[in-house]
Amino acid sequence: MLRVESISYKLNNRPLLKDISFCIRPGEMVALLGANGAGKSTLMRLLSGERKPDSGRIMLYGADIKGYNRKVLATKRAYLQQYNPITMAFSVKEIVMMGRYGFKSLSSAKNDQLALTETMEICGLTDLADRSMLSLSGGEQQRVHLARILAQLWDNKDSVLLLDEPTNNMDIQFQHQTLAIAAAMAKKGYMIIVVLHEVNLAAQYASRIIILKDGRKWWDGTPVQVLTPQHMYTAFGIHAQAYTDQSSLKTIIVPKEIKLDAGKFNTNLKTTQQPVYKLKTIETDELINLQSVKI
Ligand SMILES: Nc1ncnc2c1ncn2[C@@H]1O[C@H](COP(=O)(O)OP(=O)(O)OP(=O)(O)O)[C@@H](O)[C@H]1O
Repeated sequence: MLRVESISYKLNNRPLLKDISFCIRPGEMVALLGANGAGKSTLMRLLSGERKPDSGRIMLYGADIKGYNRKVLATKRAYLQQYNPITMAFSVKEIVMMGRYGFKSLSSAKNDQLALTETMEICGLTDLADRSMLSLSGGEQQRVHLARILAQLWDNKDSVLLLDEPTNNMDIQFQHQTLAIAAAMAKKGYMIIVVLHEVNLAAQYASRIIILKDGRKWWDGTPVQVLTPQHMYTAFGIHAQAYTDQSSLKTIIVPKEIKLDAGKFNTNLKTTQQPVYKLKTIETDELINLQSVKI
């Protein structure tokens, strides 16, 4: 279990995270949502150990992560950062194998090879194994980094995967595949925390959603509890409708209208009021059957 106990964090005297507490059990996939600058990546950096909280504790399986041996911690926690620039011509399989380097002495060569082969296969990279990372597209590179952190924890389901915007640069097929992989890992017993911007992907795959606003945790619950029009307005400033897809019983958020600042776009818009871009309202029976998505 991962338990976050009242953590706060300041940078240059500016509070970025304030008194955040929550707990994740094995098998849960929690999506972290919030507007730009809400503090999602900062929270992930604290959970990953990249930064230390000013107050509060992060407990993993009953022990403060501060007290863990680094190699042991590498077998229990993996972190996919939002940006993973690669400037040297490593091959795809070399990058994925880097997921195993942190605890090399704790793992056999056979296990390392198995983790490499299986994670590359699940991320659709087998055919790209010998390609240079520098020759890959942004979405392909992101899949390699996903495989790298899956490889890190591949043989230890008592662990936590921290995924900060893992679907960056991915096309729709790989966005769904990535989150389906994360959900499948959760089903095996892993704890998953994933930062997402696309609320409907969060609704579809996460078992729980936490919304941050201005560095605080505002809501924490099931997608149905958290993704309401009122919360969408408070967290993101958008007017939206919430539907329940009748076949999957998943929530779907559809923006209704987007406010634009007229003056900054077109002086021909002669109005003293903010214009509103009306979006077509989608009827429930037009919605995609979300259950048909498989790994
Ligand atoms: N190194 C830094 N120096 C100054 N301010 C920072 C730094 N890192 C983060 N911040 C500020 O902290 C706040 C939270 O940033 P964070 O990256 O956690 O937000 P986020 O919710 O992940 O946003 P996004 O959705 O845009 O990725 C922002 O206002 C950001 O400008």
